[in-house]
Amino acid sequence: MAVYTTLSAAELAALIAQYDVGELVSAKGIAEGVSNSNWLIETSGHGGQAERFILTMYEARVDAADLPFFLGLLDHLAARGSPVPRTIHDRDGAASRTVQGKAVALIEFLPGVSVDDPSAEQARAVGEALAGIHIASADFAGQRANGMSLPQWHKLFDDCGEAGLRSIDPELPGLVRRELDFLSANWPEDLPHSVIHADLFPDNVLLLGDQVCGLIDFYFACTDITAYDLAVTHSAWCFAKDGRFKPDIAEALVAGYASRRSLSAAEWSALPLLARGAALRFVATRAYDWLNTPADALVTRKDPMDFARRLAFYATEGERAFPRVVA
Ligand SMILES: Nc1ncnc2c1ncn2[C@@H]1O[C@H](COP(=O)(O)OP(=O)(O)O)[C@@H](O)[C@H]1O
Ligand SMILES: N[C@@H](CCOP(=O)(O)O)C(=O)O
Repeated sequence: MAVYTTLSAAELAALIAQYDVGELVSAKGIAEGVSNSNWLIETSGHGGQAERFILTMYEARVDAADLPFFLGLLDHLAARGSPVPRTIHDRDGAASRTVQGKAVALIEFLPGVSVDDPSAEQARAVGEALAGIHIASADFAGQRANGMSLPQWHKLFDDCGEAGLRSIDPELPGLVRRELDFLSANWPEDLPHSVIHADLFPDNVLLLGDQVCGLIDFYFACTDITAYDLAVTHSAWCFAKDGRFKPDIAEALVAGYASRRSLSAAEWSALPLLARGAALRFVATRAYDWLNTPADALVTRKDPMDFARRLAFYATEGERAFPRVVA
């Protein structure tokens, strides 16, 4: 469940009145998501045609100073035909407003559902869509440093403490120490950079059949190694619930990506290492949240060990994880 802030009916109606979208008809809190509060908004729209929107309130993990980057990126990508939601600007032209001291934005509602057991065709479509946003963002002027890169992984694990990590799993402190050392010594400096989504998990992709209707939740988007985004997406899509690697999904995802944006030899070689980093990044935030989420919070904690096991897989079988497909 992710609605952290209560907005009264009067507050919601007053907020929606700031936009040229008709009157508020209903607002339902959305259970999915972890970071922000979201509501499905229905308005009377125009000409009797009801319209739906997503209202997002940015909570602690999103810095309001980054909103021009995130929201500007959505508008940039949508204008270039990428399947991302447009932002709705208010009557003064602003993409975000403030309610109860927190930033909010009204976002286009996109159809589609998130899948938890994707087919190869769906994985291929997701790979293509990911490459599409890398290409479409090439002329986006905004820049944002990755707020979840190596220095932050160190800090998150320091904050967890050795005893905290051990309370999650006795093997976790050793794995984290070894991987932090290895990745700090070997993280590549000279691969192509671009805007990346950095969190393209299945719950951030809306699909209808094999068609990607929406890539959402760009609130970790940043400027970083382009191939790292493929590694993040691979780590999120290519494993079964029981932890088993799914080679057919990996092959389709990577082939879809490479069909739209070709990977250099250096990028291909780096993918296993980048995936180790991607897996460690999600161990870091999940371990931190595991130890720090209040017991009464209405949020389902995510298991850090899922990604610890994926990390171990990439460390030993990285070549198998990224079959070199010919596009
Ligand atoms: N533009 C959109 N169109 C349709 N549904 C959306 C849209 N944005 C968000 N949602 C819904 O809201 C849920 C939570 O949004 P998300 O941005 O992932 O939140 P969080 O940042 O908290 O993870 C999504 O899983 C999806 O169901
Ligand atoms: N994808 C991350 C969690 C990030 O939360 P989100 O709700 O903002 O997508 C994970 O699975 O650890």
